[in-house]
Amino acid sequence: MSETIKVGVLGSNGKVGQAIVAAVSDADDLTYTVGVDRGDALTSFVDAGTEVVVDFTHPDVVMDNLKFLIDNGIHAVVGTTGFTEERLEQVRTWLGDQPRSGVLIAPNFAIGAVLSMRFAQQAARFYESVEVIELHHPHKADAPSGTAFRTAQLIADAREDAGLGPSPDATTSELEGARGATVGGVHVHSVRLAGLIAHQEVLLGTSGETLTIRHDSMDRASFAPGVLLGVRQIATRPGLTVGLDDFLDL
Ligand SMILES: NC(=O)C1=CN([C@@H]2O[C@H](COP(=O)(O)OP(=O)(O)OC[C@H]3O[C@@H](n4cnc5c(N)ncnc54)[C@H](OP(=O)(O)O)[C@@H]3O)[C@@H](O)[C@H]2O)C=CC1
Ligand SMILES: O=C(O)C1=N[C@H](C(=O)O)C[C@H](O)C1
Repeated sequence: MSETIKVGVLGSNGKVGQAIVAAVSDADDLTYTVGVDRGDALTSFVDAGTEVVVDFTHPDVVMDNLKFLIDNGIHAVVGTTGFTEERLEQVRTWLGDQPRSGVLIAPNFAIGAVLSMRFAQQAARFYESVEVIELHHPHKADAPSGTAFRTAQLIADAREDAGLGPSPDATTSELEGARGATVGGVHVHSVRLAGLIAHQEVLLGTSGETLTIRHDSMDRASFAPGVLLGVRQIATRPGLTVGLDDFLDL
């Protein structure tokens, strides 16, 4: 019998955590060790011989979780949002020059969401105007979403590389928030609505045409294939990887 990868889940009682526990348990090449949720001891991952931990918890607790995993040489696949550049730098520092473990942090593990970010990045230089609208369930803690934040950053960088200035906008008077938040100068609008899961539109426009790049997660199972891909490859990629693109050879 071949060896399986021993996988634990942080936030195992949560909405996404439950979908990941089910996916790991169903996979023949993975063994589900233990789930840890609020109030449980992180040491149970070590006690169970866990090799890879998947984290879908909360931006307020994910850094402490990562410190523990890195200190204990456990690989981490992280979907929890809230990663600023400062946080990523802290993770790199914890990993050090010769990292024992791999850490993958991705704002979205749905394959279509990863592709749509890439498509938006590619399209950005061709359009005068761009805005991002993300739409989520009303239980979401952070706005804008991690995906929208990263999408806007990628678009802003592509526009800068192409020598494009800000999108045209004649607004001189506005109710606070009416034009959304800005990330790298790109306007991002957040909708919270019962019935939704996770959705995003990137609207691009120029003279006489618009392009809309839309992705919809209608079920949290959509995050599982990307997470399992990360789980299977993370041991071969020591250090920090941000985004699933490299794992998909994009
Ligand atoms: N990258 C991606 O593809 C995706 C990322 N996400 C992100 O994942 C995160 C979780 O989302 P979601 O599942 O919807 O959220 P939930 O609130 O449904 O789940 C989070 C779980 O983590 C638990 N938790 C809180 N604190 C701790 C702790 N210190 N240790 C262990 N568990 C803890 C929560 O417990 P309690 O309820 O008691 O607080 C809850 O059970 C969010 O940041 C979200 O944005 C979501 C979907 C996809
Ligand atoms: O909280 C969610 O639900 C989601 N969070 C991630 C984000 O903030 O981008 C990924 C996905 O949008 C679902």
